[in-house]
Amino acid sequence: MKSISEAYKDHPINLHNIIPIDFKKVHELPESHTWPSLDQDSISDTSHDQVIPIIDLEDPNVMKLIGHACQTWGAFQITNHGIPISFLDEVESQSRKLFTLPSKQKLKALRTPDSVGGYGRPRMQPFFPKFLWQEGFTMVDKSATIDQTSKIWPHGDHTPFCRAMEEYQKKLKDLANRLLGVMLDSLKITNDDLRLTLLGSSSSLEDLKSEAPHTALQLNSYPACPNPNRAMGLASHTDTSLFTVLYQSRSRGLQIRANGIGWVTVPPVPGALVVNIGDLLHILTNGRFPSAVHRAIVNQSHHRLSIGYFYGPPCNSKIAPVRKLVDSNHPIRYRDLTWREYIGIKAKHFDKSLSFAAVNPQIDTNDQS
Ligand SMILES: O=C(O)CCC(=O)C(=O)O
Ligand SMILES: [Fe+2]
Repeated sequence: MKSISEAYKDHPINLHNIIPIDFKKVHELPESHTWPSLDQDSISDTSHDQVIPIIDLEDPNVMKLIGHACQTWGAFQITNHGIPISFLDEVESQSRKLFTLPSKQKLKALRTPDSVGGYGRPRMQPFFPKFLWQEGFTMVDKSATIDQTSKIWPHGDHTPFCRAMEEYQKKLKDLANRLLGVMLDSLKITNDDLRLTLLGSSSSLEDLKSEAPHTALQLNSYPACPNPNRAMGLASHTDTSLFTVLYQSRSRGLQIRANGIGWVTVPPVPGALVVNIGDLLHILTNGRFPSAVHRAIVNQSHHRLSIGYFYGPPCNSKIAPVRKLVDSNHPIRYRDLTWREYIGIKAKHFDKSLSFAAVNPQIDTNDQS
């Protein structure tokens, strides 16, 4: 498989699940977007002292802190990560420029039913009877992004947007490589252990070394909502990545579901980035790092943006628990899969996907309801 986009071609999405409404024209929450009230299951960060860890990447104990956060929460925030807040502001402002355009212009970059890149509703939309209060723009391929954004902004006006996104992805790739190193060190997994696990049957070790990780950049826009308590930005889900690095800027909205506690708001910390463990690292660590169940809620007063960087292994990888983490106390939980296979499972089974990858689905449920 040359690119992960090809895997999505087998799972086309109906157009009505792709085309967002024109949020500027909506002054009351439409019935089609009205969800059950959030009051019952939502807790606020002020009423609870459980806050996901905030970790300084320059802390001498960083490996321990990250390892602990990954095992207990599957999520944490990082500061001192080397990406200046002024640059994060620039990326946010370029993203805002795109979403504040008239709907007609954004639709010029609409995702096609069988692709991942471009403008549209979230890919999880078909799993829900109600529409989400969200519009997104996904970038997986540089030339496709240039193509799409030059339709939105003709005469070269797409350049500042593309330049900022390109630069951001470069910085995030370095940061994500570094984070993966720390996470694996915390479990005493060496690069060789990982290579043996990720190795596709037809690739040589050298092929794998030279292959780039697969990544995607996802801009999420949540316009101010007339009735936020009955709307949903992104419903409960886990990410299909090794892990995701998320910038949620200055407005709250991200919540992580913590076992035995419920939904915990991740408070925005200026300049910090949130790291969420995804399904692939959950499988690779044999469940040692649980993939974080999370969602995004919306608000009445302002237009919230978030920017997710999804970091995955090379496209041809085989996904399997690292054998070093399997012993008589920790029996193997997941079978060997190709990434393409897992994308197929996720496209069909969404929140039940991990149990479809499990050796013993009865025991290994990942029911997020
Ligand atoms: O907007 C957020 O805070 C969450 C975004 C998210 O979960 C995603 O893009 O997968
Ligand atoms: Fe997510």
